[in-house]
Amino acid sequence: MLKLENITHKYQEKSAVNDISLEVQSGEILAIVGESGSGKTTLLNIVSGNITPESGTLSVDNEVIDIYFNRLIRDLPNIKLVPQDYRLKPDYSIYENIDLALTQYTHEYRRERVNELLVLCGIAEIKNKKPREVSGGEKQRTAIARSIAEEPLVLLLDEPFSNLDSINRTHLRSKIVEIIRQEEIACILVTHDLLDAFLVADRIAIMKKGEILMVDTPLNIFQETESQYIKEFVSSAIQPIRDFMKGFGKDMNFDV
Ligand SMILES: Nc1ncnc2c1ncn2[C@@H]1O[C@H](COP(=O)(O)OP(=O)(O)OP(=O)(O)O)[C@@H](O)[C@H]1O
Repeated sequence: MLKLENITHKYQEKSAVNDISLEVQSGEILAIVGESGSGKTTLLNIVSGNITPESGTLSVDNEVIDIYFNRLIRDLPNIKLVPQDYRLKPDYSIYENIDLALTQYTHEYRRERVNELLVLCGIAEIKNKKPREVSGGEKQRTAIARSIAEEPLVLLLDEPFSNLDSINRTHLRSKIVEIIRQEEIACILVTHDLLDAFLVADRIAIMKKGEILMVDTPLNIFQETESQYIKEFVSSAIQPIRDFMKGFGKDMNFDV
């Protein structure tokens, strides 16, 4: 389980993340949404170790992680970030890109784990291709496979659906859920798309001006009646969600 307590960060005296506390269980997906500049990326960078916050604590499975240590390699144990641009090695195959994450293990274990990840992430058929020869969704799934190779306890996904067409998007959504459940990872996913958040997340956190306004299940978020800001914020996604669910023969009636 990932736990953030009272995380605060400022850029030149300007508050970007203000006293945020959150918990994400193993096997759970928490989507963070919010308007541009609300602090989503800053929060993700703090949890991944790329930004040292001003204050607050971060723990994984009840063990406090030292996020204040001035390290050369900004990589926290057990926490992996999948960057928006995938950062795959262009001259290596999909198989080799994943295998690179496991160089300190035995050949036998590497082969076994990479093959398991290729199947789990739905990329076994393209294992011999180079990143330039595969789709954006396949690149994203390769980047996820590489990030979870060493069985981290926490996975951070930064806008995983951006630049994907609707078929790749739909496939990736279900794959992410399958991967997170099977590997029992606590997952934070940042997205600007509320339809993706609604369909993939167990809970959604809405950020505004560095603070979390509400954390709840997607249905409760979309049925929120007290906060005018949240009602307006989610309103644009209600029709796309209805349309999407109708495609599966389900009527979504939000009381908003
Ligand atoms: N390196 C930086 N230096 C100074 N201010 C920054 C820096 N990075 C972000 N900020 C500011 O901090 C606040 C939060 O930014 P952040 O990028 O975390 O928001 P965001 O929700 O991820 O936005 P977006 O959806 O546009 O990516 C904003 O006011 C932003 O202008």
